Amino acid sequence: MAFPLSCFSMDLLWRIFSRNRARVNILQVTYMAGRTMSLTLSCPERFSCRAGQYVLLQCLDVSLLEWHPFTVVKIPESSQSDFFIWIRVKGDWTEALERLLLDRGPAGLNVFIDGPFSSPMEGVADCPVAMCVAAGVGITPFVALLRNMLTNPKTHFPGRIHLLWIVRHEEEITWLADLATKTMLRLRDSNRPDRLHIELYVTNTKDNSNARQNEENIHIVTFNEKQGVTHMKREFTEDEKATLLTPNKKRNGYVAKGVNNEGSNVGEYSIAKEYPLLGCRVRRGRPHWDRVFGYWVHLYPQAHLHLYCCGPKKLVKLLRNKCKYISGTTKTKFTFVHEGFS
Ligand SMILES: NC(=O)C1=CN([C@@H]2O[C@H](COP(=O)(O)OP(=O)(O)OC[C@H]3O[C@@H](n4cnc5c(N)ncnc54)[C@H](OP(=O)(O)O)[C@@H]3O)[C@@H](O)[C@H]2O)C=CC1
Repeated sequence: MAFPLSCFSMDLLWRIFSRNRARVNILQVTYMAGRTMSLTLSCPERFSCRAGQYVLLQCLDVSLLEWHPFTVVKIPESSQSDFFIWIRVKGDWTEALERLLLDRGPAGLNVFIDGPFSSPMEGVADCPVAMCVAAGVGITPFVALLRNMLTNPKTHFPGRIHLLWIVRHEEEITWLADLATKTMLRLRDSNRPDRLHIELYVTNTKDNSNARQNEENIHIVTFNEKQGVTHMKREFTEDEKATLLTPNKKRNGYVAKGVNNEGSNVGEYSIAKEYPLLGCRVRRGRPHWDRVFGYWVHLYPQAHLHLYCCGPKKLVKLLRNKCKYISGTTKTKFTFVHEGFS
């Protein structure tokens, strides 16, 4: 007991004294779709950061002890003195921060940052080919990479990025729509359109997926005086079976009318109207992973690929297992890399 406790205390002391803690100002707050905020923060002195790195953020007005990690989505260039982080409002700390920002305004808060810190996601920048899978706000480590591609369309590394992004609501794609469209056009104008492959998946609301799950497992319990309680499983009609087996087509028909957390009707917004270049890359439902991996194996039959993943734990576990399985059964080898802040 004494040994682990002293290790913990030494680690804590080391962290306190080696910290690069600095006070920063919140220069701007932008509210994005899906209850997510983009904070523009002033850079502390000698702050330099690479794509994929993250900082720890403390707001003394919310908590004196808590530090939370956020990936730097826009890294400061030599002439700039600010950087961006994106915060999805989910949980006590982020909700309290959102409330204080609305009540007091950004200037009224005492904010500190520590870092930047290295992250396994930095490896994407050195890959000849990188598979990047992001879910929701897990897109953050890849945003700075896109910016790098936009400013340096002809660099050799990263050579090519396959970016697959899963969001619940189509509006969330707007976080990245401008940047992604500009990057694709810039790469095209530089004769390197092959460097960026984007696939977008919109899964719609939880309410609907629950409803869908319930419909997939209908159990009927009846009470009969002679036999007591009987339990029956309802059989699907042929039409229902077809619907469940074609997730990207017919299922859409009955997932369209949910309500998102901002109260607007899901399915009304269409990214294709504003950003046609992205609109044609949108699919409905969760990715069909066998198809996705099958395509990658087909493209790179004997390669050693890196799959970078940022998203919920269940997705991370699923993809780690898929990488192991595919590496064991085909000539394409996958190394799985992930980063998760919970
Ligand atoms: N730098 C980093 O590494 C960062 C990582 N994160 C991590 O990213 C995660 C994302 O959070 P948040 O934005 O709230 O995500 P959401 O809960 O909004 O989920 C995003 C999307 O992922 C889909 N999804 C979830 N599980 C699976 C699965 N097993 N297979 C396929 N799709 C799946 C969801 O689909 P459905 O609607 O069907 O559930 C949804 O469309 C957090 O867990 C956080 O830890 C966040 C920020 C930065």
